[in-house]
Amino acid sequence: MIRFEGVRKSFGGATALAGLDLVVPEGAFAVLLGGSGAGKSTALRMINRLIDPDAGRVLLRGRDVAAEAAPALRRRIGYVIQGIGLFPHWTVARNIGAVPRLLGWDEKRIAARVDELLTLLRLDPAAYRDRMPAQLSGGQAQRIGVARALAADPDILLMDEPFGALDAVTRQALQQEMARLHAATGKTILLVTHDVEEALSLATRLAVMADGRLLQEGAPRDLLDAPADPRVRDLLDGGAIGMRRLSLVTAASLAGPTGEAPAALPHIPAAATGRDALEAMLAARAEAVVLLDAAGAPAGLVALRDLLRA
Ligand SMILES: Nc1ncnc2c1ncn2[C@@H]1O[C@H](COP(=O)(O)OP(=O)(O)OP(=O)(O)O)[C@@H](O)[C@H]1O
Repeated sequence: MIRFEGVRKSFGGATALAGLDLVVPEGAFAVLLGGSGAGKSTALRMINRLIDPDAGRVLLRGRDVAAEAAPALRRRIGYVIQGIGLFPHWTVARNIGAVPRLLGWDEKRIAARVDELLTLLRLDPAAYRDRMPAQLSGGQAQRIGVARALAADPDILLMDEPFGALDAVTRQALQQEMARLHAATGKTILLVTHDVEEALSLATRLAVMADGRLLQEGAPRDLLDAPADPRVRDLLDGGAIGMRRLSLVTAASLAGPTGEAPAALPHIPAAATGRDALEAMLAARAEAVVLLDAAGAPAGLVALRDLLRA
């Protein structure tokens, strides 16, 4: 668990955090969302003591981070930033193994961990471990950044706009990868973004910030249904709230029985979202869509009116 208690920070005359109170539960994929200058990065960087508060405390698993020397603390905390900052003259393997080596792991254990992480990030170890960072695409470099952050099995993973520099397709692929990694590892992840779609697709807990304060925190669906502040509604984009709600539910959760569905209806996978169902209907000018299970068999039918239940 990460807890901010009355945290304040000013830079010169500018207030970055104006009394932040926030709790990130253990195992959450928490997303800090807010406009530019809201204080998100400042908050994140206090957890690994890249910035220290002027007042208030940051607790990690009940312990004030100020009580621990910053280098030791940082070895327990994975940190992923935009553009990642891999060491350019080190191979991928050496980059990933940096923290385990600092911790004194033996070379065999480090090599095994490097291969394990490359595999986890869906990169073939034989093809990638000896490459230099310049020989990687932006998306691959970002994956190596995530592998490096996870190398010493940290307690938590901090991610600051990690996918900001990537094209939309790579960005979406890495978002899916992170959701999978979170489910597989159960790690507490805190990610900073100003991208609402990214926040909603990843967050199990969503914290919206403005002017150095927390506006609202909760399950994404609760913020969409009951924004506590007009700024939360504006940020989540009032006009698109219905669409955003649709993208949070699976099409399967809205489906009724297939019945005698006309063969001409469009098909989508049952795991698709309600939003995918709507898009398929609009594209085909159809009033319903048939869901297919993993084996390709009809698994239900979603009609336009079913979308109103989302
Ligand atoms: N090192 C610094 N020196 C001076 N001012 C700073 C520093 N770091 C942050 N600030 C200021 O503190 C405020 C909050 O910045 P912060 O980077 O935390 O916001 P953010 O929500 O992460 O914004 P963005 O999405 O643009 O990165 C801003 O007004 C910023 O200019």
